[in-house]
Amino acid sequence: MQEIHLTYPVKEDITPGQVVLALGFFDGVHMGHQHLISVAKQEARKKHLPLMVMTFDRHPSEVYAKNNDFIYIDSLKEKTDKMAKLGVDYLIILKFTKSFSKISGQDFVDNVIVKLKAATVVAGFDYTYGPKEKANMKHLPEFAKGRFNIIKVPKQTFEGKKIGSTEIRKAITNGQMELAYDLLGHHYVMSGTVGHGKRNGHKLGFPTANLIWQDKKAVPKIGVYATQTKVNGKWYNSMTSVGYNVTINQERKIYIESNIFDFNENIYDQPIAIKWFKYTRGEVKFDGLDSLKKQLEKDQTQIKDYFACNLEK
Ligand SMILES: Cc1cc2nc3c(=O)[nH]c(=O)nc-3n(C[C@H](O)[C@H](O)[C@H](O)COP(=O)(O)O)c2cc1C
Ligand SMILES: Nc1ncnc2c1ncn2[C@@H]1O[C@H](COP(=O)(O)OP(=O)(O)O)[C@@H](O)[C@H]1O
Repeated sequence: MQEIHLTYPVKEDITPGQVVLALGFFDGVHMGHQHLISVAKQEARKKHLPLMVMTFDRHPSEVYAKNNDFIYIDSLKEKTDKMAKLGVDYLIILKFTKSFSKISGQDFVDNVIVKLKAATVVAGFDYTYGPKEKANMKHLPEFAKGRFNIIKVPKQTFEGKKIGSTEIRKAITNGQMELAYDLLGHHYVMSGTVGHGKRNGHKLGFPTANLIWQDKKAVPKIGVYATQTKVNGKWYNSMTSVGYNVTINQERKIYIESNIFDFNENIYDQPIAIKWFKYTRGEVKFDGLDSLKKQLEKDQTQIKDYFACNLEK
């Protein structure tokens, strides 16, 4: 897959010939996105054309709503990796600037879609490309003026509800990791490196790898989780706490830390990834380290049992 960063207006000749173009922001590359991309892939095969996906370098609401605290399911790197796995040939990452945010629907069609040489555009039923009253899927044929075909992908649902990035962000921040899994079609993952803590973990007999994560990623709600942690390319079962470490700490800072089962290595500053399976309990302020340690022993038994019974999910 070729990853191409562009700014508006798009220059011609990005690709040698025509493409099938899938449009969306695709945060999470969830089940709905995967379906849309498979529809686009089929069309590309049928037409013997490459499959191009276009997304933006940041979520439009960061610019429209001046929302600098926008929370993402995926970093750009995670999205790119998922797109490559889905068999996308070209991933266009268009810079979403203030001036770009003001263009009309017709400009978007003439100076983005047509310049990218789309033979067919594939987008979801609710895709917008400017002011939503006009720049929507209903009006796309008027702007297209017959220059490309349009495939509108209907709403995808799970148990009667829309599969959407907003719903998935909510599931993650509510600790509903199994729902997030059902909507994403894969487990939620957070990556980063291992930072230093206060060395209390070793004192407790439960050393924890403290995750330094990308601050724009969705953080599961405070509590304890059955997780898997990837170290040196290998996934280990683990238990992870998202919390303020209230028994030990005074500060109001969230820590994400994993005690990795059957593992004993120094991994400070190394990359790790955490795959989130299930919320098991909330954070408790214990009266001392002994009570915390007893609870950690119970957590370990409970979470080991969980993995023994749920090998794949
Ligand atoms: C599975 C798990 C559950 C935890 N639960 C709690 C808790 O309920 N209350 C709490 O104050 N700290 C909890 N902790 C955090 C510990 O306080 C923390 O791991 C310990 O202080 C080590 O910190 P350090 O990394 O700074 O050495 C938990 C940690 C883990 C790994
Ligand atoms: N089973 C394990 N799970 C997590 N970290 C481990 C494990 N075994 C050894 N370690 C190492 O120990 C460190 C954590 O020890 P801990 O006493 O909790 O220190 P800190 O307070 O610096 O996090 C980890 O960063 C890692 O390098």
